[in-house]
Amino acid sequence: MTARIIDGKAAAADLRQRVGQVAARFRETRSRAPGLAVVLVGEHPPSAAYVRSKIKATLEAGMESFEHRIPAETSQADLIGLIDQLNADATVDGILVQLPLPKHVDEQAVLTRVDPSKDVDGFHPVNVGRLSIGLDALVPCTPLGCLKLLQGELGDLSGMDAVVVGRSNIVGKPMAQLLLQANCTVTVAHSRTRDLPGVVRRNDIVVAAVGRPELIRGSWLKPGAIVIDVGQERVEQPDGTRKLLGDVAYGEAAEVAGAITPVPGGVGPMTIACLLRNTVVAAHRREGLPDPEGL
Ligand SMILES: Nc1nc2c(c(=O)[nH]1)N[C@@H](CN(C=O)c1ccc(C(=O)N[C@@H](CCC(=O)O)C(=O)O)cc1)CN2
Ligand SMILES: [Mg+2]
Repeated sequence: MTARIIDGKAAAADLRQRVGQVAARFRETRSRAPGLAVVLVGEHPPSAAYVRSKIKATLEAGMESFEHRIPAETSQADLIGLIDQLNADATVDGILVQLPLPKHVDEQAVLTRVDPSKDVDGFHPVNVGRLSIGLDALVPCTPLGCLKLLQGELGDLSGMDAVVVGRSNIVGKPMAQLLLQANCTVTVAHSRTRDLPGVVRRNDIVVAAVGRPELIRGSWLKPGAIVIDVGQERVEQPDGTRKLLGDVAYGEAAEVAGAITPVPGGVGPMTIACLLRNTVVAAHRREGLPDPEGL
């Protein structure tokens, strides 16, 4: 079997275009654009690149972007002061604090300070709790993007067996919640799971989010499984070049899976598209408007 390649770039372009249409209607009726504030602390080069992409995508969708680049040495108190300022700013519908934060900053203290109605990353405990009990919530962008790719491939996920490999707060745990709400039977596997290959092999859907390059082998997969690879790590190759690798051994997996996301060009572009989606949804909710349809 040769797997279908799930084109995350195309799915993201489609979602971004639909967000752009919704943002245009919002601008007409509210006489302002939905606004997203992005906070980047320090100069971590990959983070700076992601923030650049987010700002570009925000502007391309017809939304307003507020950029806050602050030095790595900024104190936690000053960072929280900035969050308070953005919480109080009526032109800001979404606030995003790019992770990771410098070591001297307590990440939870900062994320918990963001007004839950502006928490477009879905990291605030209020949104985490709302997601877990099935209320409207702002949902973390990467797992939301994975769900959209799965639904695009499979339609209804009801009754499917799904394993999430990885239990991080920003991907693994919310991914498991989303799959549960889509009526999958969900297993969350992690570094202490016994017989990980056996667990993976029992599942129709595999979401790999462990951050260990090529951990998941083709031989572990159920033939025809749908594989979503969240991993991205630059790994030095024998010839000295650096290659971006996912958590799944792609070449092997593509011979067994029914469909698979590539790295790059799979989940990553959907993360940014879902951020725009969450921003326009937050703007509607904050204005007391019904959620936009079709996003
Ligand atoms: N506040 C947040 N911080 C972080 C998040 C997040 O969702 N919110 N996620 C990651 C980083 N991230 C977005 O912030 C992100 C990572 C990767 C991509 C992406 O499109 N990757 C490309 C490949 C890029 C490359 O070549 O290096 C792809 O997969 O095609 C987008 C967003 C951690 N921090
Ligand atoms: Mg983990």
